[in-house]
Amino acid sequence: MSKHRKDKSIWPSFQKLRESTSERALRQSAQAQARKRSENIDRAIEEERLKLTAEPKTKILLLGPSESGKSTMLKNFQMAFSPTTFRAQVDSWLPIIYLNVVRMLNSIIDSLESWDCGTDSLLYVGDAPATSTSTSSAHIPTDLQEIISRLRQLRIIETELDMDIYHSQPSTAFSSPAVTRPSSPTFASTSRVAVDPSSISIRPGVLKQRLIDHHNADATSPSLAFHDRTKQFLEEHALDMVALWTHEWTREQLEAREVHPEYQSGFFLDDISRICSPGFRPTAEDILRARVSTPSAEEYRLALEARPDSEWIIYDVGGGRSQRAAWAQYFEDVTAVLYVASLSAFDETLAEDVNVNRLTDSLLLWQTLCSNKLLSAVDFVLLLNKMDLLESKLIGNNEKGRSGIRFVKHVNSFKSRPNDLATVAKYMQEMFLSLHRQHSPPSRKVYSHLACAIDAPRTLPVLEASMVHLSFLHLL
Ligand SMILES: Nc1nc2c(ncn2[C@@H]2O[C@H](COP(=O)(O)OP(=O)(O)OP(=O)(O)O)[C@@H](O)[C@H]2O)c(=O)[nH]1
Ligand SMILES: [Mg+2]
Repeated sequence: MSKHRKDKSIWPSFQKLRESTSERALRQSAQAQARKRSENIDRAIEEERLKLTAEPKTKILLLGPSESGKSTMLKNFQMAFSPTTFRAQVDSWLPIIYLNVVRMLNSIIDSLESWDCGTDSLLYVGDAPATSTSTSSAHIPTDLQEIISRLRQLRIIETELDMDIYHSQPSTAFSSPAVTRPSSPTFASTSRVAVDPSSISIRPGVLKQRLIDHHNADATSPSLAFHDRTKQFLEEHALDMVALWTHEWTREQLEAREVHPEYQSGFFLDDISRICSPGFRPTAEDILRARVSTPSAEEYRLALEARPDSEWIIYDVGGGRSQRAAWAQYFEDVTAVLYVASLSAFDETLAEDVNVNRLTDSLLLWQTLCSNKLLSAVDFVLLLNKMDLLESKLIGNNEKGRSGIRFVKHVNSFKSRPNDLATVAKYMQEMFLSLHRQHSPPSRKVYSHLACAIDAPRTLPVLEASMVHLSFLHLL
């Protein structure tokens, strides 16, 4: 065997062994780089492995019908467990609160003017309200007409605010922005019909983007100039707006038609003077009361300030009927479902279908979730929200001579039980729990709380109790 052939069988080949100094340097450098790459890959694999074996993220789903208070519960979570972020977002709520005010005032003007023309029937949606000669074709008194004419500009402001909010670019959207603009915002002439003149549509992630814009905006940006114009108009016309809302004639007409803006989402008309005063900044309660409908499911990553290494993922979904089919894609790896139901929905009908009672819809939705196979291993927390509105409805208003609404008129099975807050709330709670017993898997636990999500101090213990039930209080 020749030396050459023998050498060829050696690995690495002898040519490599006889490399020049510069070749050796190149080879060593290449080897070092390869080693580094390999180490990086190993490290990445190890990090990934650690991530997968680490404590799973807490994933909470907020479910329930539209306007039950899911997003308001989310705000409570942010306020309680991530307060710095919550405080940083305060100013981004300002245009939304303005729009809640302006849209509701425009709805009142539209309603008064259509009643003035005797076109009541245009506003009658769903259950026909009692009409009487006193309510048809009632002419607006001259002083109120003058107020209304000074407030004509509110129509343009509403459109500008709406466009400004709607056209903000989403920053952290992860789902398609399936947005529906609100249908014509007129008041229904009975409180039982759930037309929501203050409902505002928004694209996913818009609020976060507004916050970033707010910090980055230079003083000459068109949006800021527009907001200054809006603010100026609202400040200059605050007295007219208050006068429109408190005018005896306005109140009489609304009362005669059983229209109760105070039960509507995003009601700020009793706070116009404060909101439209110079230097106004939204309070925590204002933010909780502001209304924006959730366009589609949105993911919020809540970094707990008390535990910087832990994070909750909360999904806030839109509760409209057409939005519910999309919920199922978030049902995997869920830690807990928080179902939010409105206690004040018993005398309201759906915006999408005025023939469907909102409480019935909420019970059916709850039943569907209880029997959903994908959620069979998940425990539920049932949050029966809007206690304050339920109480107002049951009590009525002595000053206006309005008696309370009798629950039995809407839920026959209630029979002759006392029409008070405790009895009615407990009865509704039992309606939900009984469906759970019939339709949930036997192993499921359900914890139920009465809640009032616009009242942060009263909501905090409810959230904490829910966390205790779900055994992740240690994360707080
Ligand atoms: N009075 C009162 N209002 C509440 C309560 N909880 C929520 N709201 C108001 O009800 C309105 C609707 O609440 P949201 O949290 O937007 O409802 P949602 O369930 O997220 O509705 P969608 O996004 O349409 O599914 C808002 O204006 C809230 O401020 C409550 O306990 N009492
Ligand atoms: Mg919402």
